[in-house]
Amino acid sequence: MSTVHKVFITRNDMPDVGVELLKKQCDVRKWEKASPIPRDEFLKSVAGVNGIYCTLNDKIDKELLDAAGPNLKVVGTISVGYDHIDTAECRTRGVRIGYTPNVLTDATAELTLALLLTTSRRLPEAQNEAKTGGWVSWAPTWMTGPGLAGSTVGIVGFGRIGQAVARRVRAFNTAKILYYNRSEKPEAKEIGACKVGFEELLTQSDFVICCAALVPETKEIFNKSAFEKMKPTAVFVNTSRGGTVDQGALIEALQNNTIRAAGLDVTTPEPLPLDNPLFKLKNCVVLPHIGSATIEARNVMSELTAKNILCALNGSDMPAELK
Ligand SMILES: O=CC(=O)O
Repeated sequence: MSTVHKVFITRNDMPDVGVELLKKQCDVRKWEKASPIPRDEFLKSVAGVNGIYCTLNDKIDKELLDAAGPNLKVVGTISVGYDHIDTAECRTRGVRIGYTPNVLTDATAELTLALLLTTSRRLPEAQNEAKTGGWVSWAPTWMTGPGLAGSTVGIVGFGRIGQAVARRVRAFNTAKILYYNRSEKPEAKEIGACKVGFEELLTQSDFVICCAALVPETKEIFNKSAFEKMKPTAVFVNTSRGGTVDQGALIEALQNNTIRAAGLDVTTPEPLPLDNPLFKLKNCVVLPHIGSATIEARNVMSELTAKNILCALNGSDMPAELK
């Protein structure tokens, strides 16, 4: 008789579609409270499981893998980013990793454009003025910000999401799209994007967008020196990971007008404490990490996560395995 695989899910609010798929074949347990699972509960809950269905908030490190034990076959994260997973440790133990590339590219690119325009055209500030009596009359220089048409946009990290952002940005009649990436991307030609060095991108761009995965080479790549190289009129947007930015340096750059403004969907830490200076700055828009948060993307992400886990448990090819 074949044994039923045990899978632990770290949240009680994962989209139903993936959870139902898993339930058909596995013994599914989940964290039942509305709040995120505390670390000590997470360590206890994974003992003896075969699969873990987690989010980007759940650290999968040596300690957690030890707590799960030798029956663990797969970790499926409902995210494209995997900087929360100790991939080397998983590999050593033969634990396969599933993630969700491709299916959230459009959603994240859409949010990146929304955040860019929200920041550059000062939408939160403008709405606040309208609601609180600051809207006295139409005024020629009031609430102005830089336009995308005719501008140079620099994209750091030119993978799936960076390219999807570039394709959308192009529709705004930008003059130039620059990208910085470890390797040359063949897609760039058709998109009309030009590969440059990091420094050149910083000095030339009116808008600097970070779409790079967080790896050792990109950790705090946006530091004091990077912000100082940017134009004083530059708008910086980050929809990748907070860890790509030296946040103290960014706060200073915004306070001193070293750059014009920043739009952040990701911060360090997350959630960002309410007393963080970024929340007090008029030239900063902070969103709560909602890049992939379309209804469609989240449903497909949950289905893909479940399929990744099921395939690994059945010893077959996973639709999206991190190699
Ligand atoms: O940030 C979101 C993701 O990695 O999916």
